[in-house]
Amino acid sequence: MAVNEPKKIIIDTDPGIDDAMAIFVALKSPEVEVIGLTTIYGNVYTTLATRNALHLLEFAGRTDIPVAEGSHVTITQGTKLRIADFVHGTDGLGNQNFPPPNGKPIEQSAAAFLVEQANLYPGKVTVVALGPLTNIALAIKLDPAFAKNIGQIVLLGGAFAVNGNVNPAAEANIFGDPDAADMVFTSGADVLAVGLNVTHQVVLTDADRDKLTKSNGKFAQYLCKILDVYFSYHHDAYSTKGVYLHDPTALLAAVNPSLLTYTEGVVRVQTSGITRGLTILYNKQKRFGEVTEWCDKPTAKVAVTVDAPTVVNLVMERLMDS
Ligand SMILES: O=c1[nH]c(=O)c2ncn([C@@H]3O[C@H](CO)[C@@H](O)[C@H]3O)c2[nH]1
Repeated sequence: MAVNEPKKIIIDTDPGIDDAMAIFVALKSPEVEVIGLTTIYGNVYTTLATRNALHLLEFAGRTDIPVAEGSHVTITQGTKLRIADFVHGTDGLGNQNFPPPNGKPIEQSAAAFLVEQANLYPGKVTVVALGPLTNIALAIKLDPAFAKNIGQIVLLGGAFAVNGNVNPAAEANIFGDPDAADMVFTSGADVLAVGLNVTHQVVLTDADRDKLTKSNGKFAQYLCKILDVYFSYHHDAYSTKGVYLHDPTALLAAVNPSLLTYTEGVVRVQTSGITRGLTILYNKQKRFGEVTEWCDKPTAKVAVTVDAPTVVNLVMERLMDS
């Protein structure tokens, strides 16, 4: 890669208030070039995720970026989806009832678009996955070379040795499609997981929100309108006076990996039972005397620490930039 050539990223997203923040931060990050958005259910159903993705790009004046619609069902074709609209509002964007976008998604499915771009720029595209991992798993199924051709998959997902946010076992994006997540983690692709163990340290406070309100940045102004619902959810659910910056942290891990530290090991996902969605990392500290479900599987990187003040500052700076 030539010096200073921006990293090509595709954001797989279910917007979502913190998704909107991550998308705006990406658009304001000269280190990366957003070459597409792909959509998925999670915070809202896929159809609404697509509408919101188009709307966010129109607001940003970036209708040059294609949106490819993703799966409406889980990788096992399950249609009973868990939708977290209680976190983001029924419209996914803070109950603002924005007008419908003018644009349309491209004809290609999200998985086909991911495969095409990975083949076009082998080893050069980073997928930043901010929702359940169905589209990424479908791309792996569609093209056995996808895991090798994709540069990196940076995903917001998992709760490594801490409680989840759906229940004590599971984080929402992994819980949304645990079978897809297990496929992605064991695919052999360069996977970097940013989980709740890290993102629960990255808090945007009331004081930060006041600064956003006072700034002239158009993204800051937009976000202040939609953030209320996200703040009240956090206040009720966690008794915090601030919100977790899950998706922006994962995005910034793709922009500047040195903001976090990582460990590496085999990650498996529980796909059934009361711990469905649990992510278990084998840290290689013990040689087990028997064959386990972690044996002979490719490894993934898992974030363990984060420079939270710098992440929050970067998010603020980029959103306030007008
Ligand atoms: O079901 C959810 N419960 C939450 O508390 C919550 N907080 C944020 N989110 C979204 O899911 C991912 C974090 O688990 C992020 O991508 C948020 O958009 C949540 N989803």
